Amino acid sequence: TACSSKYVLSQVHPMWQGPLAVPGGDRQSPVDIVVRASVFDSELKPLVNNYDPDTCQQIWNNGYSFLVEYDDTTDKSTLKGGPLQDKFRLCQFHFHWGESNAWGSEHTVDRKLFPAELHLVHWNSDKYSLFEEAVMEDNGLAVIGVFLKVGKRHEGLQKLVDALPAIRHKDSVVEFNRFDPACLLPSNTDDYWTYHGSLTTPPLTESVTWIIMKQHIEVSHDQLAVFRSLLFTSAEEDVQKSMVNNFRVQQPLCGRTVRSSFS
Ligand SMILES: CCCSc1c(F)c(F)c(S(=O)(=O)NC)c(F)c1F
Ligand SMILES: [Zn+2]
Repeated sequence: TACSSKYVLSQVHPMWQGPLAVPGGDRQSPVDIVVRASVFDSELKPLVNNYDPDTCQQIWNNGYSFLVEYDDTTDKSTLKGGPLQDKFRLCQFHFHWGESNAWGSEHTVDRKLFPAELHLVHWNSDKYSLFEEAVMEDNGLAVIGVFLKVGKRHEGLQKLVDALPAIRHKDSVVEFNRFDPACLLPSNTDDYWTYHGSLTTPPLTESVTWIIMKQHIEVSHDQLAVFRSLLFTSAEEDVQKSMVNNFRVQQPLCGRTVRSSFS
């Protein structure tokens, strides 16, 4: 099976074709969260996030998603608690979404697809001194996943949506300040699933403690439509491709247990 092979399934995506050799390959992400198979762990604590909006620096189109990047040279925007033993620094957040509202998330819950998924990426600043170091280590990263549903307009997201036309093309970047990523978290962050997995984009390293929120957030149809107005391609390319379906195919659980912080 895909669990034992040294290759992982890669979706047929402009970004990369064919199997990618990944060490081990039995801790890959994303996965389907089978609620009835998840194990309640009473040791799991509430998440403690402490984000400083002043550490927000820029927003850029990396040709796969758009990233809102934070100054992670100090412990000003941090995450601890939950399943984590150490303190983690926020380095960026980004999203994955579909060409329609019918799909777009990377993780699923009992096979339920959401139109988009937010990832807040943090690295272990107790153990490592740089993201680039942490991304190669078992306990190097912690990513909070939040599902998006289409409904009422998300007021906090609008400032971000208004900046997107300026970064339509791959490799475009604009300054972006004073954005508090906590406004994108659901009201209840005590209920989550957690499991050990990987990045869902190259280098696909198996360094991620995933923390997937049970409660989703709502954004409007129009706000999501602006995500889809972004392009995978740079301004120089003669064929422009809409940035949609930037999610990875699901990977086998390979015997891993998904724990829940709620019963
Ligand atoms: C070398 C990575 C640059 S930062 C980054 C990213 F851009 C990204 F898209 C994902 S993801 O795998 O897609 N989502 C968790 C990450 F984990 C990241 F850390
Ligand atoms: Zn992601």
